[in-house]
Amino acid sequence: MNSKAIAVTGLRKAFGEKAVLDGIGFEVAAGSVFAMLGPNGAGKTTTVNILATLMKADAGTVRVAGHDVATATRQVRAAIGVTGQFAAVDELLTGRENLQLMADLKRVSGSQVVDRLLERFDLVESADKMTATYSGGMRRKLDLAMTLVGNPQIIFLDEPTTGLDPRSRRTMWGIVRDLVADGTTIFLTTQYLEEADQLADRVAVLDQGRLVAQGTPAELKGQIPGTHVRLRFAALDELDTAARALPGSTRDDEELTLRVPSDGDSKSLRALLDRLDDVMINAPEFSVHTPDLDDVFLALTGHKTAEEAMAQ
Ligand SMILES: Nc1ncnc2c1ncn2[C@@H]1O[C@H](COP(=O)(O)OP(=O)(O)OP(=O)(O)O)[C@@H](O)[C@H]1O
Repeated sequence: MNSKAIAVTGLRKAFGEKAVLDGIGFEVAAGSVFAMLGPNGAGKTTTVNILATLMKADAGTVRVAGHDVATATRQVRAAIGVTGQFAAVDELLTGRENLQLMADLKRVSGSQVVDRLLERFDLVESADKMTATYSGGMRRKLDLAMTLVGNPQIIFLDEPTTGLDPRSRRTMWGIVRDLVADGTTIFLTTQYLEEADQLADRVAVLDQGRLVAQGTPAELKGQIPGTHVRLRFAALDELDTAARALPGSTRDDEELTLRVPSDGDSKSLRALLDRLDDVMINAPEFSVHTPDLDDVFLALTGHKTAEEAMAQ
């Protein structure tokens, strides 16, 4: 495989009159985590389905593991694993039987593979219980374990932690990090900004069928105004002097603070500190504030994420 695990250009898909994907393009480097971030109905599952050869695109090119999904379905399928929102777990089988079934389907021989996965996902104790008795978190783990049978190079995780409690979510994140450390490429979709921030090397924001932004989490945060330095002074005359020395800043006389717009990088911070030195002022408190992905989402799409709206 070349260094691009996934390459997509001009991808379009409509259901009837409704354009769900309106010409999107992106690339995913091998061995990295790419997060597609978007609210309910943005088109995330549709994208996963097309990339995983489960659905045909109307237009555009999609290459996965170096193969065109339209013409080399078999080769693409051999290279990928897919974990969806609706788990492939059979409730009437035990965890072990589900894994063994997957191993048989993928023609992976030996019960060792199954044992190792049960151990890795901390499912040994429940291995011989019917999965109908599993919690949501256990089921997700089993589903992901089933995806890993046969060591796929590229894994699609469609909203892997939706509905999970914070602890199970962190366990999932740990598993994703381990997979990437082993060289696996991960394409994940999420509605959770924190998840994208925590896991992804690159993030693409999908809104109403279009990618409204792409970049590293830090780049996305840097795209919107809002990074600033907050300085607190010991006395009003010092605040006065500093405010004069730093044009464009906003002062709060009660708090004795000054808010200075900044790129937040070392060069601009040094320049700011030099200005304070020039006028011989010391700020006992100094902090850099970077907007989070919630701010980015709001700025890019004009509306809040479902997660944020729910929290209000
Ligand atoms: N097979 C289908 N037939 C008709 N419309 C569909 C079909 N699949 C998806 N859609 C519509 O396409 C839009 C995008 O759906 P998709 O499932 O890709 O969104 P999503 O971003 O994954 O959202 P969610 O988080 O709710 O799963 C939705 O409006 C959905 O109703």
